[in-house]
Amino acid sequence: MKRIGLYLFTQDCRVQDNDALYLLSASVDTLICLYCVPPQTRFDKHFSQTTSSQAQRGYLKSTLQGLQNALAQFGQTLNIEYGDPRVVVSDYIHRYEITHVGSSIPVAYNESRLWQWLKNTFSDVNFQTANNSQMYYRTQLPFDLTELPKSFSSFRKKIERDEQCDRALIASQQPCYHLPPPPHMMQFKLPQHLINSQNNGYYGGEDNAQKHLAAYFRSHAASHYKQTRNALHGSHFSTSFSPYLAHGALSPQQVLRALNEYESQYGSNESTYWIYFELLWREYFHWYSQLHQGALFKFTGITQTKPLTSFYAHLFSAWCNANTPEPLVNALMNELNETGWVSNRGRQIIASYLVNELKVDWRYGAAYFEQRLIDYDAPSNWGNWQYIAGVGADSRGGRHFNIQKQTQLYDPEGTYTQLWRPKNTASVPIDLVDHTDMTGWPNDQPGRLSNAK
Ligand SMILES: Cc1cc2nc3c(=O)[nH]c(=O)nc-3n(C[C@H](O)[C@H](O)[C@H](O)COP(=O)(O)OP(=O)(O)OC[C@H]3O[C@@H](n4cnc5c(N)ncnc54)[C@H](O)[C@@H]3O)c2cc1C
Repeated sequence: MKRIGLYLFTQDCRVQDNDALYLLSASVDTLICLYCVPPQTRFDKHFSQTTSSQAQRGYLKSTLQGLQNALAQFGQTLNIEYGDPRVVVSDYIHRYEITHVGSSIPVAYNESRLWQWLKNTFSDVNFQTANNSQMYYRTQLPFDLTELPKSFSSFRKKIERDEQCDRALIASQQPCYHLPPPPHMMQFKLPQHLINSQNNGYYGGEDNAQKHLAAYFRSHAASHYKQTRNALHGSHFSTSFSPYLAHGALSPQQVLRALNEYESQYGSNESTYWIYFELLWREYFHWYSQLHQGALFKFTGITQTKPLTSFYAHLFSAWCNANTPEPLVNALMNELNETGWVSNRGRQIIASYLVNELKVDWRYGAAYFEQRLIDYDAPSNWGNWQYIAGVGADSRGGRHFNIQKQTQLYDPEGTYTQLWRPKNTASVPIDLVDHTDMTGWPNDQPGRLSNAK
């Protein structure tokens, strides 16, 4: 019997260093490559009031085009389908008489549930996974996942003390030499809603990821990373690896390999180590998501504590529309809305502002980021929001950033605020915000605060 494989690309949009793709390729005679774009409707995701942004769609488009280019070099084609992944994958299994399905080990809650559902539904199909988006396999961890440390520091120390987790060991990479052909001619076609999407300064895809990785280390910025990483803008102040990592155009192992090579050539210091340190945060949140599953999206988080926040439509709308009384917050929100990316310090400031100053339920902020960020990664996003809201992995019970102090520290001349100042919005005093009429919510379209009475 002919073995027909279906590879489901998720957050691993690359051909090189893709263990799950190689595993499946070795087991089948022909191969179909699939990426499924879930349909976007308003109010369909968690607490979201919006749909995927133009910048986010544009970035996804370039990622998928990059994946298609990489696959084409091996005589393969990417099939892109728009729809509920359960329906799409089931349809492919029936239509092409699929015998084997492969994918990256699911890390986020919804992806895990999809995978489990497929396995339960198609018991006669062979399902295969491998680790494609994390640094470590579960069996490599120096503790059982149920004993994942409650704080990042203790997780990091355990990993760093363990010989099996040595970063020199996990950075090895296997090049791809061969992929089985598709069963018949297939055509690469972008879904309609992606065709007209514009990129806004950021381009995804495997080839761009490799070029960016090389350019970053060539710039020697890695030797100063710790001093510059908290900046709000500038060239190479942080690595900007996150959009590539989130879509899997780049693997954490590839980053570690480049980092190790850089250190062996130019020497290691606290800054080069700190890049690894930050990647460990990502790793931590990925295990955190696998352990806590649906609790990642709960108001009370993983600590079961209720934050003293609620949902105020107009405050939330002001925040989304970069129309709060704080110029720095507005500039950061404007950058997020325009480009889909904002620095780590910037994210901390706007998240803290929503939760601590506007007293809005953190989940609305997290859901808004989900629809805006070009580097959206469920574990990193919801894990960081929980951390700031005080319902996550922070023993200090949340983070409150003083906006004036942050402005003095990170934008003392107002250069960033000026650069990203939103056009056509006026700052509205907070007391006005608190007295707006919210009775029409959610049927009224969230408007700008300046229009509120
Ligand atoms: C409220 C909030 C939401 C966030 N949402 C996301 C998200 O959806 N996707 C995402 O990738 N990151 C998220 N982050 C983490 C962090 O802000 C970004 O990873 C970082 O800004 C990306 O820029 P960079 O690649 O230049 O990071 P660098 O500073 O160069 O760090 C290198 C890499 O380490 C990882 N990393 C760094 N900081 C963190 C962190 N705090 N948590 C997890 N991983 C980290 C990223 O993979 C990053 O690419 C969020 C942070 C906050 C405060």
